[in-house]
Amino acid sequence: MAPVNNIVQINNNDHPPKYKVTIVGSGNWGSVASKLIASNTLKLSSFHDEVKMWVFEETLPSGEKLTDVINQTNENVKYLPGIKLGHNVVADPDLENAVRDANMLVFVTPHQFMEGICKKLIGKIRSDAQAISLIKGMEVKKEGPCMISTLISQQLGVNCCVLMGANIANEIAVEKFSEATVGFRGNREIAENWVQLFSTPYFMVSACQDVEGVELCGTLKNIVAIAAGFVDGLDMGNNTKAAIMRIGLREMKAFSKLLFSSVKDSTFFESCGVADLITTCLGGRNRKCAEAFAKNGGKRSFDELEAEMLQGQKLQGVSTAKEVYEVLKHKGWLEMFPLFTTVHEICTGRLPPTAIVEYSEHAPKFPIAVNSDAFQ
Ligand SMILES: NC(=O)c1ccc[n+]([C@@H]2O[C@H](COP(=O)([O-])OP(=O)(O)OC[C@H]3O[C@@H](n4cnc5c(N)ncnc54)[C@H](O)[C@@H]3O)[C@@H](O)[C@H]2O)c1
Ligand SMILES: O=P(O)(O)OC[C@H](O)CO
Repeated sequence: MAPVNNIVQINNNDHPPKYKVTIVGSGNWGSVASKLIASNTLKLSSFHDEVKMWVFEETLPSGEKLTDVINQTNENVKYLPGIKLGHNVVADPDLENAVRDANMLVFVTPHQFMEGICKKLIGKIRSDAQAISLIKGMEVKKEGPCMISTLISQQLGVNCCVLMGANIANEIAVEKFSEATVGFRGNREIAENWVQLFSTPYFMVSACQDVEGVELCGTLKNIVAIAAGFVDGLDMGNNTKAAIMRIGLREMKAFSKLLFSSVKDSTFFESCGVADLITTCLGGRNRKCAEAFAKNGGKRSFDELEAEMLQGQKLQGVSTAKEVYEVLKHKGWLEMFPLFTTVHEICTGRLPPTAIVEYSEHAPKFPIAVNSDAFQ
């Protein structure tokens, strides 16, 4: 494979230059990403075999450090038990050390930790590094919403693509077929390099020149998954759930286009769009915890349910609903997005879970009739 512009690769005189990959994050999806990447770096001559994986260090009930156990057993026993990551994956609890030599950085942590991680990495990464974010979420700042890839680009001064898709990590871990979408702007060659690094016969990746659209799909579907979980918890059946998914997709598209007029309709038909929405609403963690929340009539908090049901894994939908609500409120768009608005109001206890399908002055009025091009 030809070297990509802007990346000065580690070189010596005897061998062609190679890319060096570090994964920042080692949760459920981070571990599966390591497995995918590590299988490819062994096969592709343009990459160094070794893949570093930064681990947010923790002590296991056995008293051992998670990093030590990963390096001894080649398994992330906490976040992806039973799956070998590949002997060329090296876990490192030292963030600076983990990124020092890498010119391909893969970011895959729960979104709420990324601002702190970026601050620690300022001035610590190679000047020729490229980045990709697998993180589904956004930040809301005083100046307005900020996508995680933008946060990474701005804070670290790197180009940042995204990879999103219908990707429940545990299914990919056991090599069940799925697809994913790399979102990029500008240089297609860089995107193709990421596609090559992730693609396997059971993980089919394609590139799409719409970084904002791809990332917003991955981010916003988590709010719809919470709504789908409420419907499941209320035993409302498949028709209701399909209605929620349709209305949710419509709000995802409208919100994305109002934020970024460049977002393409076709992006919603990629794996990152409708396919991810479906899989998350059927089998994701957001759905599962929201189902339990509704079954308990909203009396047990999401924090409590997350800790009990996910054992250290993190939900993204509840905080994303809050972040999107802040944007909607600030822009005066609350009434245009009844599903997004209602999910947040249920999560915060202002409305009961049943409000997800009730017609009242506070709850969704479906189907919504909004006079905006974004809804066309
Ligand atoms: N799991 C999936 O099926 C899946 C699939 C596609 C995308 N994603 C997205 O990937 C991103 C990462 O998800 P995941 O499933 O790998 O993680 P996860 O939900 O398993 O999260 C736990 C991770 O957070 C780390 N962590 C805890 N406290 C931390 C702190 N203070 N600072 C830094 N890290 C801390 C833990 O060590 C662990 O690695 C999310 O945005 C998620 O939406 C997940
Ligand atoms: O388990 P969830 O709800 O975080 O969703 C996981 C992935 O995003 C599905 O693509």
